[in-house]
Amino acid sequence: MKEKAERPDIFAEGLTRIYRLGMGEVIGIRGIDLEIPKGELVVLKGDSGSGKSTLLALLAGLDQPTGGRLSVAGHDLSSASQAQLTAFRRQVVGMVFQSFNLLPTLTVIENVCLPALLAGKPHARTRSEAEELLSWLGMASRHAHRPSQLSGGEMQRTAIARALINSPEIILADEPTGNLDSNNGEIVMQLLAELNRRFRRTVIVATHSTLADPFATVLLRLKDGAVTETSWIK
Ligand SMILES: Nc1ncnc2c1ncn2[C@@H]1O[C@H](COP(=O)(O)OP(=O)(O)OP(=O)(O)O)[C@@H](O)[C@H]1O
Repeated sequence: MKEKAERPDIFAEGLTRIYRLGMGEVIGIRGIDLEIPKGELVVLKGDSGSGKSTLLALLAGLDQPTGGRLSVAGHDLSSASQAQLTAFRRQVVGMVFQSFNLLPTLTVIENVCLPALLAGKPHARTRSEAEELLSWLGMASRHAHRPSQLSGGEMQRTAIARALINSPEIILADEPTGNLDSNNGEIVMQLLAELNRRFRRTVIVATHSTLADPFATVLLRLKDGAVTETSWIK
């Protein structure tokens, strides 16, 4: 077990999300306890329906628990108001999805700048930070392209730049390599690992793929909404 000198970046106690459907209910996750220190790269595994996306949505402040406590980067999400959750999503977490979720009518650089402009950051500074991020991601020559003019790997690198534009403390990725060939999937995982190691960001990747495994510092396995394995790797 690792020394946990710092306050955990992610703290969950009895974390539960039950979906109510008509008269019935479906358990998304049930009674999860978690303590993840800052700077880990967590790979979240589990069969389809085991609760990975549900847990990520809670960590991202996209959804709220129906039971238990959750604190992410010092923000108590169990009792947050909608306005607090919106601010949390803009400032504290960056999200990367399997389907990229880029806006098709905007160019690459406009997609990257959008979350910063929505958060009220000045235009010129946002633009130069977006250019810097896109250069780091090998996308310097693609600023003016629209998503339909990009390869899958380029779309995901644009989505990573967009996730980073507000300097989030935590990066959450739901099947980030799911729509990519193994070469591009490897590149995306290497970028997420570099963010983790060089910039000490906490990164959580939910995936069925084994591409993420070599980069994991923590492996969490879910089954039927509960954690069945927590392995600290380095
Ligand atoms: N909005 C919802 N309404 C009702 N039930 C839901 C909802 N979202 C998820 N569930 C249920 O919660 C459980 C966990 O789903 P979740 O999407 O978190 O699994 P997952 O591990 O991400 O699966 P996959 O690997 O297929 O993406 C499943 O039984 C699912 O049917």
